[in-house]
Parts: sequence; C-alpha cells; structure tokens
Amino acid sequence: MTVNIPPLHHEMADAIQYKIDQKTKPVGSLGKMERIARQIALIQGTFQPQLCNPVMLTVAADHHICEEGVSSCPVEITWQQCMNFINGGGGIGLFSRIYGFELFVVDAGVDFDFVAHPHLIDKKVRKGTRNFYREPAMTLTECRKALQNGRDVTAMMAERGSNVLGFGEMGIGNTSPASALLSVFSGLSVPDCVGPGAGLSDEGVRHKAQVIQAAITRHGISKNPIENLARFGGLEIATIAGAMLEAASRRMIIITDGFITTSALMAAAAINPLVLDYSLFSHLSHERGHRLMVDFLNGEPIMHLDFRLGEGTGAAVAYPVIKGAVEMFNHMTSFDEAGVFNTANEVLKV
Ligand SMILES: O=C(O)c1ccc[n+]([C@@H]2O[C@H](COP(=O)([O-])O)[C@@H](O)[C@H]2O)c1
Ligand SMILES: Cc1cc2nc[nH]c2cc1C
Repeated sequence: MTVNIPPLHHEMADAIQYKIDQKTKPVGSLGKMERIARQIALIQGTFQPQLCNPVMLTVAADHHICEEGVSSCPVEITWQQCMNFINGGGGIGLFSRIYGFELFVVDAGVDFDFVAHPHLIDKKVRKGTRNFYREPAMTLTECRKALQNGRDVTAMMAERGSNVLGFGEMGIGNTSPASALLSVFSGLSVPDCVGPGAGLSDEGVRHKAQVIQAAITRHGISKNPIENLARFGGLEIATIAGAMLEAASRRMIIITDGFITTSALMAAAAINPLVLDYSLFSHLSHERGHRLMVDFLNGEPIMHLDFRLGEGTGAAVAYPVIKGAVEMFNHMTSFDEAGVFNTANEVLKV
C-alpha cells in the first residue's frame, strides 16, 4: 500500500514564524501554542488557517489475546461502551459534546452485532482480532482491509467538510497489541513497553509481558511494517493507521490520544513517516510506555493529565488549546495593529 503524503508548506516557514513573532508578546512566550499554530499554518499553507467540523473517530475492536489473561476487564465492556458512546455517554461522549466534536464510533472488529445507528460506522473486518499468542493477529488480507477501511472513513469525513480528526479507540485487551507494536517498531525490550493497561496487578503485568514476548519470538519481526501490524496489531489499530495516513494525504490535522492511538501512528509512520508532520500529540498517557512511544516519534504532548482512559478523551480535552493556537495566529494583535507601542515596541520585539 502506498499513500502519497504532500510535504508541509516549508517555503512559508519564515513568514509564518514572522507573523507569530509580530504578536504583542515576548518572542516565544506562548510556548507550545506557538508551535501548534506554526504546524497548522504549515499544514494548510495559509496565514489564515481554519479548523472545520472537527470529528472524533473512536474506533473499536475486540482482542482474542484476552484469552491469555492479559487484561483485567471483561471483554463485554467493548461493545457496551460503544453503545454508551453513541448514546452520548462515557468519557468521550461527554467530552466530544463539550469541546465541539462530532463523534463517530467505528466498528472495526467488535465481537457483537450492533443495530444500525447514524453515528456508528460499520467497518467490521471480523469479530475480534485473532489471538496473536497463537497465530498472527490478522491475515495480511484482513490487515490491508482494515487499513483501507480507515482510509475510506477519513475520505468520508473530508467529503463532509472536516479538516480535523481526533482519534480514539475502545477495545478491551488493546494495550497488548500496542505494547507489542512499540517493542517491534522501536526495538525496545518488551518489559519496558508493557504496563497495567486498564488495571492489571504487577504480577499481571509480568504475565502480559511474557505472553507478548512469546508471541514476538513465535512470529518474528518483519522488515515490512504492514506484516508487523498484521502479526501483532489490532483491527482498530490498523483502521486508525489507515485513517491517519489518508488524513495526512489530504492535509488534514490529526490529533492522537493515548497509548493505543499513538501505536497506530507508529505503524502509520513506519508506512510513511510524513504522517507525523500532520500529527498533534494531545497528551502524555499515564500508561507505561507512552513516553517511550512519543519520544520515538519525536512528539511533543500538549498536556500531562495522567489520563489513561483512551476513547479519544485526551484528544478532545486538548482541543481548546489547539483552537486557541489558531485564534492567536489569526486574531491576536500584532505590534503594528495595536498602535500603542513606540519604544516599548522595539524593546519587546528583540
Ligand atoms: O489511552 C491510553 O493510554 C490507555 C491506556 C490504558 C488503557 N486504555 C483503555 O483501556 C482498554 C485497554 O486496556 P487493557 O488493559 O484491556 O489492554 C482500552 O479500551 C483502552 O481504551 C487506554
Ligand atoms: C469502564 C471502562 C471504560 C473504558 N474506556 C476505555 N477502556 C475502558 C475500560 C473500562 C473498564
């Protein structure tokens, strides 16, 4: 699969930075917000960037790796939470409403038969990702299908007028594939990449690491990122990776959430690293390993809130900061516009 991602509008970088530095503030004093504004202007190639119809894609799947005792949660929580979200409930139902996202739950592989709903997108490849302790998590065909499904969902959102996608996920057991992908793509040791997920004990974490290590030893590591995604990933992770790649190819803004959506970005970046230029890292998850993942991708988390809920909650909660960055770039007065500076103006500009 090849995805063509255009480079950022680097030719505008100096002029964009000049516009930020002309705002009535000491140079650099709005910190990360300045870097967010700059990135969005570089993505859109304009001095008047716009955030249009933000959409939250909470992509869900089940994981038969749970048969190995790698999660503290009952697997039914996956479908129950999906129903909760489309009815406006749960963390992401609430935060999407508060922060202005239209929320879609994408069924990439939940082990449940849902009734059709306008905010539930059916992209089910199969009922549950295979148990990757015993066999590859997906066949190559299933993995490619999930990637393509993600691309199709992004295309649908672009055609509805969205240029900002928040990514979330729901899937009991999905910190196991996310940990495996972190280890496989970064080369870090499995125990460094594994944490408690939704709530394992220390002993549970040790067992989870053993299961993941055994799976990596059994299937081996490929040079082909899609094969690695198929061996160790999850149906929602592959769907998100495809959706992110398509978003970057269309110059849309990608907002990651926590450990699992960032593992999807890792897979996407292994397919085409330019996807990272279009990505904002909403927060640093409390899940052990997320820091390693974000560092590996050279990302800068907007917030540190000790969230480890997933669903897209971090992406939604970071949105006001992203919105503020664009407002600052478009509307904060420059020294010239303010018209009240004389000598102070010169002092502040240096
Ligand atoms: O976003 C995160 O960083 C995050 C960290 C730990 C757990 N989660 C959520 O918890 C579920 C996976 O946890 P587990 O222990 O079942 O693998 C899944 O539904 C995720 O949304 C999410
Ligand atoms: C209640 C609950 C909500 C979740 N949201 C994401 N993972 C979750 C796990 C549980 C257990």
